[in-house]
Amino acid sequence: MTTISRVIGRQILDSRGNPTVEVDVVLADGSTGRAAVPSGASTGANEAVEVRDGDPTRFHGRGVSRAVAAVNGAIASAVTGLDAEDQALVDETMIALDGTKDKGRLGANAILGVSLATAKAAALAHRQPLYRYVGGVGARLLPVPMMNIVNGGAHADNPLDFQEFMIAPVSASSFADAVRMGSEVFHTLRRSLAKAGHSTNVGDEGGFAPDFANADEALQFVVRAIEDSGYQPGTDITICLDPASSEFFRGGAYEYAGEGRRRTIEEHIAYLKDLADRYPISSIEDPMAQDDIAGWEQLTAEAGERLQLVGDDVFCTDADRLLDGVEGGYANAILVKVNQIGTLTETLRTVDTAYKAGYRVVMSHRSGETEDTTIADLTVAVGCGQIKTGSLSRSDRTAKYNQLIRIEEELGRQAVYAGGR
Ligand SMILES: O=C(O)[C@@H](CO)OP(=O)(O)O
Ligand SMILES: [Mg+2]
Repeated sequence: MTTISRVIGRQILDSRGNPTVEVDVVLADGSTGRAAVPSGASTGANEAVEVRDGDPTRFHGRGVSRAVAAVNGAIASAVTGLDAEDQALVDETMIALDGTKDKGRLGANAILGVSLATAKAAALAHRQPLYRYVGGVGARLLPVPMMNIVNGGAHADNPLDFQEFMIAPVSASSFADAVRMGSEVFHTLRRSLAKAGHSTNVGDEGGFAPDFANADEALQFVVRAIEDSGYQPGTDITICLDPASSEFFRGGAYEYAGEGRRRTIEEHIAYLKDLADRYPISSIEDPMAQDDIAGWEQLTAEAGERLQLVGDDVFCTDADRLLDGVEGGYANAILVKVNQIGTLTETLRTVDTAYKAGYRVVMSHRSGETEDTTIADLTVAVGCGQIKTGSLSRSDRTAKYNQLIRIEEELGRQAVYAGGR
């Protein structure tokens, strides 16, 4: 009854107004799984490749009709008749059909859509929520959300060199409570920005995008918003950063264009450590660029004991790249983005590899998202305890928070909130 009988791909829009792939996988019993594919702006150099149509400056050029055609053609022919329960077989069939290392022939966007829709259809056929189908009865850990409240870098048109400033409500009593705390801080920040004459417009991930001159100014506003909301920075709510450093690493140094200055690798490391000394920062993602492995090693040696150092661009959700990090002793956590690697099976392998190496895992959205909430379920399925999925103000982001609220309610007394661990 869980045999795949139809696969339907279509082009829809993502949160930036760009075309993206959506897939329906229909099983013999009629169960239909639907998944929409996200898309990044600050992409890692070694990510699986999304296939787009020709000219990138035109809407039709940014289109995904070729990827959709791959779903409806070659992929549909190859996976129809397979059992949706055989997730690894479905995924491996698509990987073999594509035949490239980066999924660039059929497109990681085509393959991921089918992969996730297959899992969702199988879950439905078993009358199970996705988090339980993938994670089993042990799946009951609700993540601490890293909520993005200030955007910069590639996600906003302001001078801020760092891409993301996030808050993590670690002292919340539940996930729903964490959302309430985050929302309070978000609105408090809005008021204080307006009062200071700053713009309250938001960036791609829904965080505010005022013309802050540097990270210090952003951090001061964030700390004050936490305090003014009645919380203790560092105890109730910690701060997480994603400078997305690969975006401004040029010629062997860090080019802070917004600040109008250049920092050597040494100076960049010293600056990050100084920020972590002066503000209640618990986690920094991509503190160093994907090509600056020596910098990664140095920072991990100097600050890895006290800070979570999350590898995004440097690992690209790839288990083998992660193993390079484990061997080289850099980073102590990995950001997991399903579209960086392109199938559910490979995503689960990466998570497993991280756990075995003692690396923490943060499940993550992309800056281009849709209303799809698959990553909310996957976060609970793998029990990684942390999710990064944007601000509290855009429905492409709140969709994930809202799904986690529903999962927590459904789990009832079994639910465990990961804060304070
Ligand atoms: O750098 C990141 O971590 C992501 C998500 O926040 O951004 P993008 O999807 O643009 O790569
Ligand atoms: Mg990142």
